[in-house]
Amino acid sequence: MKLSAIQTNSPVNDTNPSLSPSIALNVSQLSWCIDGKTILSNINFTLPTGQMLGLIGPNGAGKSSLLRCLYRFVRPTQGKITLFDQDIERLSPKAFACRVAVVQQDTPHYFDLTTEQLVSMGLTPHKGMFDTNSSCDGERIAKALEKVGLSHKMHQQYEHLSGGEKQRALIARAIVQQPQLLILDEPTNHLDVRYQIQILELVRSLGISVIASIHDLNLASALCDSLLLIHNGEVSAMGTPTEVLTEARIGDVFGVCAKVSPHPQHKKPLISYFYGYHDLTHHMAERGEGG
Ligand SMILES: Nc1ncnc2c1ncn2[C@@H]1O[C@H](COP(=O)(O)OP(=O)(O)OP(=O)(O)O)[C@@H](O)[C@H]1O
Repeated sequence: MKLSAIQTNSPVNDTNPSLSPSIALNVSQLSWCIDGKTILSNINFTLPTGQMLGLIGPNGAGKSSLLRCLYRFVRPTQGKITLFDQDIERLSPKAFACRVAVVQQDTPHYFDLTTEQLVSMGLTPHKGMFDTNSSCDGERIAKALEKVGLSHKMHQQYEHLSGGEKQRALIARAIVQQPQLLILDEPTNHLDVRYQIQILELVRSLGISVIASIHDLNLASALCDSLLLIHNGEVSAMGTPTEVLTEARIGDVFGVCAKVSPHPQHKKPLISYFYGYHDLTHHMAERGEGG
């Protein structure tokens, strides 16, 4: 399998391309409260067309909640989300599904489906009720499976794939969907280091607008055009990896000591972490410091 030989899929554009604005996604003054608790507060950002935005932040910061607002799983309490200048609330479910593909954090169960059938589900939004798959569709599915390195598993039951293989199959389904915006919630969760890099490079190469929550800051630094750092439900920083990933900010937000230096290959921030927190916490507790 050779993921380096990636072909770029042109995104579905059922609006006039000449009218396509340079901003794919605009989020303004978004807040989400539930059970009297504010989970997201006054989130503002834009995603330029064709760029990859990494959503970073500590556990419980609100990354998945923000993504759920973007893919309409939850409705924000306040604020507006537009996709190519269209309010996402106004799009029909079918129009929304043609434009936005989502790979969620927890791989859902799809009993009785082969990997190929699972990937073919990506075509559904583009089909009428009685449409069947054409040979062109078959080729598209085969190509997507090849891109994620799963051609040899196409006839295997999806449920019998490993966690990482399932993740890659779901990404193949999203590729087949040909969205304008791809939303990925921790896409590298189950992947070994090679596939972490290759899958994010693949996603980048699609040429579509992508927003992905990523825990690995070095991966986010290397592969994202820009980063949105969420902390306690608020935007803590937004900008290029170099602007966002400073030693002070990593210390403040993640509570770790880190050294940031230019990566030897791409010169974007490379973070080296320091260890010994258990001893430090223990020492502080003995001295009556800290919480
Ligand atoms: N439906 C819900 N009801 C109540 N609280 C919720 C709900 N969904 C999320 N939360 C709370 O919102 C906060 C943010 O959760 P979220 O899953 O968005 O964080 P996250 O940044 O994605 O975290 P992680 O990195 O651990 O996946 C958490 O405190 C969580 O308990």
